Amino acid sequence: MPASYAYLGPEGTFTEVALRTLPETATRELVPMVSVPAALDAVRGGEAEAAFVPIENSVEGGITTTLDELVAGEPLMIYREVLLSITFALLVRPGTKLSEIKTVTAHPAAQPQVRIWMKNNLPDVIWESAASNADGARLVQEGRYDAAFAGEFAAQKYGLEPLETGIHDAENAQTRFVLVGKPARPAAPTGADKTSVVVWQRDDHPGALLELLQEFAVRGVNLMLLQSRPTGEGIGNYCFAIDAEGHIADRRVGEALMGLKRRCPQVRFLGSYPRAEVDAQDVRAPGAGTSDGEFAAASDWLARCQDGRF
Ligand SMILES: O=C(O)C(=O)Cc1ccccc1
Repeated sequence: MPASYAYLGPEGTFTEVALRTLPETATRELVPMVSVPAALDAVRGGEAEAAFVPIENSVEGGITTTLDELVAGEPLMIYREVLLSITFALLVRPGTKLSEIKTVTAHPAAQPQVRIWMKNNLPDVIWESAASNADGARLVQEGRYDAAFAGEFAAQKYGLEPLETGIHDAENAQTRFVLVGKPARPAAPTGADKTSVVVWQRDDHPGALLELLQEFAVRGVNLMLLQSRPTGEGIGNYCFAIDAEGHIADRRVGEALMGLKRRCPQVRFLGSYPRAEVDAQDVRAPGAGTSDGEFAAASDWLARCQDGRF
């Protein structure tokens, strides 16, 4: 297996900064790709061991290209997640003044994070989307646009200067990135893990979503993300991406997933991996009847009843 990680490039993306926080990158070749699908296809095609891509931000929610890629096509699995706090710099070619900026570019996920700042400081500029924030910086270097929102660290790489730094409409804006590889045995539980799945509903009926959610609720599994995505099969047809607290090796999570599997025509397991938040811990305390020990004790009791040994 090639020891390389593909990531959303070019060099100088927030994705690259987040990726370099993983200790194993010291021994991997990091290969910038032009898009999220290209990075994931490098894994599917066996050219890269894993791909590192943005998946969610705290301002606007899911990065739909990434979710849609994980929902469809050859199955992939999330191995790790990384959270990065994000503020933007407005990068320009040296000497450009704020009043001279007519066009600005960045990744589409950047726009909701700088909208208010733009309204107040660049009310009449034209926004164009770039493949990534660093790609936007590269396009400014080439003279295609006047300015780019990107990480301040991208300025030097593309011969630009930051006209303004620390731009963020929302305090504590964070982006979540995931390391994705081919399906494999998930890493052992750490005690603060997350499990990602995508579920498709059997049919359209009242309470259908509630039935899915109950599989988690009755087993005391806290949910961390619920996002509907169109299946592409007509208006009203959705699948749901769900992140749940816990590991597939935890009894309560395993049983919730089995409940989904019994109810739904398709369930795609996307992985169990350590949660990136500092001080992450499960919301549900032991003693609520949902720990592995309590599940095991209940199974023993059932077996004894079935055996007439109660
Ligand atoms: O990594 C980047 O630079 C990207 O283009 C993705 C992105 C977009 C918005 C915030 C963080 C990461």
